[in-house]
Amino acid sequence: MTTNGTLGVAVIGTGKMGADHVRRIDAVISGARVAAVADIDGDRAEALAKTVEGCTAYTDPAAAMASPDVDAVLIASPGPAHEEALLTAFEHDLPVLCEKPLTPDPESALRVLEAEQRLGRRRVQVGFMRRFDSEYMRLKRTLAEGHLGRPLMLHCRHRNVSVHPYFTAEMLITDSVAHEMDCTRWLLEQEITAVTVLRPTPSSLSPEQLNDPQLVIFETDGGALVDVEIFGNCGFGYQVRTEAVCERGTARIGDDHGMFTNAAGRWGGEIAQDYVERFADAYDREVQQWVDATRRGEVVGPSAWDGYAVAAVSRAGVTAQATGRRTVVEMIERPAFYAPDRR
Ligand SMILES: NC(=O)C1=CN([C@@H]2O[C@H](COP(=O)(O)OP(=O)(O)OC[C@H]3O[C@@H](n4cnc5c(N)ncnc54)[C@H](O)[C@@H]3O)[C@@H](O)[C@H]2O)C=CC1
Ligand SMILES: O=C1[C@@H](O)[C@H](O)[C@@H](O)[C@H](O)[C@H]1O
Repeated sequence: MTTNGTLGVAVIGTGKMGADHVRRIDAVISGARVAAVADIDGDRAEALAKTVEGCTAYTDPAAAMASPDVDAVLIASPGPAHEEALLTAFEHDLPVLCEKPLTPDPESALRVLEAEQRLGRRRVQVGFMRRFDSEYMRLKRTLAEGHLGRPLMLHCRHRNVSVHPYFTAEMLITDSVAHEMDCTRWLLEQEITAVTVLRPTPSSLSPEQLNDPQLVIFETDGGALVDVEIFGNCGFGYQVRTEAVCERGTARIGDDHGMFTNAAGRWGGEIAQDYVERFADAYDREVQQWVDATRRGEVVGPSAWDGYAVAAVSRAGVTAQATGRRTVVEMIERPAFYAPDRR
């Protein structure tokens, strides 16, 4: 860290999320600076580094992490690249904010858990940013207060205008529904035990490999049911909504809430077009809290265990999607190292 305690961050992956996090660290939050960026696409890394004073571009993430200017790492490369980046960060004993998914499959997630436990202290926060969204935080508080009674069901809707062209049907589960997996565990404080995936005849506008949209159903160990409409390419807006149906009432967040107009005999509003817009505040809060905690020498937020749990549920989801059958989630016991009250 510099003498004034500013955290030097290396951002790995300079695509859509990496670039947005670089802008955030550089211009929105306090206590950190982007010391390095790395991307296998050197031109992209160079172009982004030029927007930040004192930032060096690398094509090799390991070289960026070895820089003496780097105190912490933000991983924003695609999920399959996360394991290698995390293990490299551990070699340098660097704290990490790793975009979701921790890794796309439970085997690699387990290797990350084992490596972190060998370090003897937690280093990883996973980028499940909905936990930092004001609407989701309010829903969490409402459920915890208990006046609605026990949550019986969650109805979730997760629509994207479009997803990256490289997206596959599996990624609808491992990259998109991963958020509902984390929200279910966090909001209900229950584990997901089984997954079923149902598919209507795909939209004629769906890219062939996507089979879009799909309906994903979770069962939990507390007896709750969760349904998730995942629509990767709905074309008209980014909509993320969760409604909790409880014994004595319901609570819903994520109704589109931009400006509402009345004019010329019509009423209307606005729909966010992507997550960068819809969850801007959540990302700002997430990264600020990560920086603040890191500067205090602490790790807060969703842990590598939460990332592993989502990878385990994702495996069941991908199997359920491929077979059309209800699939039971297989998970290891939670190690004491990841006990909720231990940081
Ligand atoms: N929390 C959230 O709401 C969101 C999280 N994400 C997550 O952020 C990550 C990145 O997603 P996007 O920015 O949308 O992807 P993207 O495809 O726009 O960018 C990925 C970048 O990583 C680079 N890259 C690929 N392999 C690499 C490697 N081994 N080392 C370094 N760089 C590498 C690519 O060249 C590209 O520039 C993913 O894990 C994704 O799931 C993405 C969107 C929203
Ligand atoms: O994490 C995200 C993307 O990777 C994913 O592709 C989207 O479906 C999600 O809405 C977004 O939050």
